[in-house]
Amino acid sequence: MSGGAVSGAVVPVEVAPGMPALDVTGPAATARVLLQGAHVLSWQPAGGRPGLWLSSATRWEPGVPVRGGVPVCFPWFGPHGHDRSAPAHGFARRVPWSLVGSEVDGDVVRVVLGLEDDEATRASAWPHRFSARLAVAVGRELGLALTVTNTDDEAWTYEAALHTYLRVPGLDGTRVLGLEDAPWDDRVDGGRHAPAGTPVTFPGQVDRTYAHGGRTVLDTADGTTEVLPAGASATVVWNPGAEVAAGMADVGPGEHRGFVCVETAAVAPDAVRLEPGEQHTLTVTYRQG
Ligand SMILES: O=P(O)(O)OC[C@H]1O[C@@H](O)[C@H](O)[C@@H](O)[C@@H]1O
Repeated sequence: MSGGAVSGAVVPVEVAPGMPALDVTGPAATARVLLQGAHVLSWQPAGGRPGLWLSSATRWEPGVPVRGGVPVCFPWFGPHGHDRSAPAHGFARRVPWSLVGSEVDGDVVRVVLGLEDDEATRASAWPHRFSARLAVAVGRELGLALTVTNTDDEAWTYEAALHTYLRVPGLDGTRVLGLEDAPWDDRVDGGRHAPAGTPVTFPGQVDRTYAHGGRTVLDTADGTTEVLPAGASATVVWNPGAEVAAGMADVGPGEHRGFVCVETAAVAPDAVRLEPGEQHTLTVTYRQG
């Protein structure tokens, strides 16, 4: 793997002032990855559909999370467990990552981004020493692998999620399959639910954490997307619905109908505990059909 950008296949661009990104072009797909948050903004396989949704109203400002693409939630998910002033979904999506290397491997272009603890993260609600790597494999399939290593001298736990906004042609008829046998925690009604036995549909706000770290399939009017995780304990399914979306400044009018988040997660009660020197990888692959 080259220590920088592979000539021609990985081209530095600026999405907005102070917001550098990498345009990745391979024989089988194109993608754009923002350095802030190691945030994949787009992916489209050759002959396929744009796989990811990106809000037209996102604020391109350093330190502000992007609405759409694949936010990397780390080292906690949702609100912090006890520090209510800590930013939702952790600090990783708000800070610049660095390009560790890239390579062309057959028809896949792989880019690896890295983040280490620094003074600011050590002063945060999660003060531990760590090293994180996000490997992005851009091909006919999109592969993401978040590897976190404990570089501290004591054990710690973390949560993580690959919070993917999958593009859909509309919410009517859109379903997520594969969660029929999984119980879930519901953030809309606050309840714990028994398995529904039916696919997930989107008649309104949906915000659920399913106890299922395996395969799911997003089924829409213009095709399917298989979601193939490894190292996960949960799948979060989220769409804000019309009312909540209308109050979100970074979602354009009606645009909530253009995505469903199917998030590959390792979250409480199955947060990952690492001893010094240990590492864990959370992986997901997306395959269009
Ligand atoms: O607005 P944020 O911080 O990007 O979070 C968006 C959503 O992310 C989802 O993962 C959560 O389940 C939702 O509760 C949350 O609203």
